[in-house]
Amino acid sequence: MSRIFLIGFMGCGKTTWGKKLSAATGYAFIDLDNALEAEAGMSVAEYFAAHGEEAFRKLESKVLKETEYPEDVIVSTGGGLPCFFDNMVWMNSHGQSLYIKHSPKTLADRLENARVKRPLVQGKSGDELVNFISQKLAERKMYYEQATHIVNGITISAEGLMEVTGIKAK
Ligand SMILES: Nc1ncnc2c1ncn2[C@@H]1O[C@H](COP(=O)(O)OP(=O)(O)O)[C@@H](O)[C@H]1O
Ligand SMILES: O=C(O)C1=C[C@@H](OP(=O)(O)O)[C@@H](O)[C@H](O)C1
Ligand SMILES: [Mg+2]
Repeated sequence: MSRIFLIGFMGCGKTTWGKKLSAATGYAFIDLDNALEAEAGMSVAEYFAAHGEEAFRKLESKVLKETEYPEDVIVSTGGGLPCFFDNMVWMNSHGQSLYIKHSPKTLADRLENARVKRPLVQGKSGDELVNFISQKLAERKMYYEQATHIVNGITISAEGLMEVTGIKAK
């Protein structure tokens, strides 16, 4: 049984690389934001607007721990998930976690075009967006750096992810 949890800031590529690694290995793929949306019956943005962040974090942790994971699976998490409750410890004791690391500037460039679905960065752009990311990343770093593996998001590849986690194509 191999379970790989991809973690890191919004825009680092957890969803994108989760799908690519799943395609390269034949492992199943689960995006926990999608699992939460299915459970809540609404989008992440709608859930934030209706219930607020505190309720979102509780549901997010419940979905992490109660999802029925296939035997071999790549799991993309939401960017804030490792930083609440005992989620980080839970992931490391139920599989391997892998932090996709990027600079605030790269994350901001990517998020400029992908803000709509992400309530925490909606309405921010330019320097305000870079500053927001720098500050949040500084707060979150201590959680992300508890990951089993840390990879550079710029030089990442499916082969590199397979090598570092030790998983093989099925
Ligand atoms: N290797 C890449 N190069 C450039 N842009 C990328 C790359 N990977 C993802 N993106 C873009 O960055 C944004 C966020 O990617 P996504 O996989 O949704 O990140 P996450 O799930 O970590 O928030 C998307 O708009 C996506 O198209
Ligand atoms: O960083 C965060 O707090 C969040 C990241 C999002 O997931 P992505 O990292 O996939 O954008 C989503 O869970 C929600 O908007 C909150
Ligand atoms: Mg995602």
